[in-house]
Amino acid sequence: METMLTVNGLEKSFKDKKALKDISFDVRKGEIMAILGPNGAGKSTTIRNIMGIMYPDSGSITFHNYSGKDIPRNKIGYLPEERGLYKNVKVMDILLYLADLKDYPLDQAKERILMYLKKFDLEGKENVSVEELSKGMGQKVQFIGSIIHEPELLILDEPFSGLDPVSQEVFKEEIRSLANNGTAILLSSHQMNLVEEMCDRLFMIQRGEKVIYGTLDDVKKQYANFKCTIHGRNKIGDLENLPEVLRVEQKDDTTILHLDKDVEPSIWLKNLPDHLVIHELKINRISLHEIFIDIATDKNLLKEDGVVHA
Ligand SMILES: Nc1ncnc2c1ncn2[C@@H]1O[C@H](COP(=O)(O)OP(=O)(O)OP(=O)(O)O)[C@@H](O)[C@H]1O
Repeated sequence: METMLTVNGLEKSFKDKKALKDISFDVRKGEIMAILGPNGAGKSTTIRNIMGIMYPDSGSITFHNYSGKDIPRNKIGYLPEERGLYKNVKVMDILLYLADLKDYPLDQAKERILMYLKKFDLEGKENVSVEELSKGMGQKVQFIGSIIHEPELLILDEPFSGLDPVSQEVFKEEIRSLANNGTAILLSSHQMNLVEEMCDRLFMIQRGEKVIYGTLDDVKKQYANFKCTIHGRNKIGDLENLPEVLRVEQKDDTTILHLDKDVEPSIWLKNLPDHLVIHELKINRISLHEIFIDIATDKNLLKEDGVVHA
């Protein structure tokens, strides 16, 4: 896959606080790449550097063959974390203004605006002023503004926050369809279930440093793969000593067994002792949500050295 954006060795400090330390990753044509991390990790600072809202102390950002101030930002779409559009302007006018800022032909923009308003259940709202829109409607309009000029790279900072489940689905479908049509997408989100559903690769930062970089499958393979949840009253000692069990958590009648990453679930299940009390049993992969919490809380229980390498 063609690389569209390369971030290499980014460093950024605010006074004596180092916000980014040697941040490097790329985003490829047609992929959805997630940038993740706890609050204050450095995601928005990374994005602001890519967008030229601020410049790094060292390191480089390359888009196709352009770097730094030469990057043609009209080929990039950006939905910032801070929401807000001019209030007393009509929806159509603000969207045409945003298209014009990106040098996009206005007649084409107008057609696309009407198409997108319909798609996002805002048909007929083109002459409504922005201040009359609900928060979610405003967010849809701002999202349309970030894609109206058919960007090659789309950067979305928390696009799902504040959206109801139906609107989330509409956003998800649109983001996926943009990627299928070749747009490179860099997505920052705290909703791990959505990231898990949508993203091809992910980059996770903690305290300004890389902790994970790779495909979702790679990330999962490098952590303990499966966990087994048993409902039924059992002695913890009987379960702790089972083969390929790394760690056991027990609360009331529920026990969660974290299994070794090389375990074959079908074989492992056959070796469970007959005397176990099992009212219900579930075996599933550890979710990205659990991996995130493990790293963000510095528990590092899932993997021996706590770091997933690219
Ligand atoms: N303009 C600024 N001046 C000083 N410090 C800043 C500035 N912008 C960010 N920081 C600091 O840099 C660090 C990274 O912040 P950043 O906003 O990039 O985090 P984030 O990962 O986007 O967090 P969140 O999930 O809360 O949005 C934080 O410690 C923050 O306080």
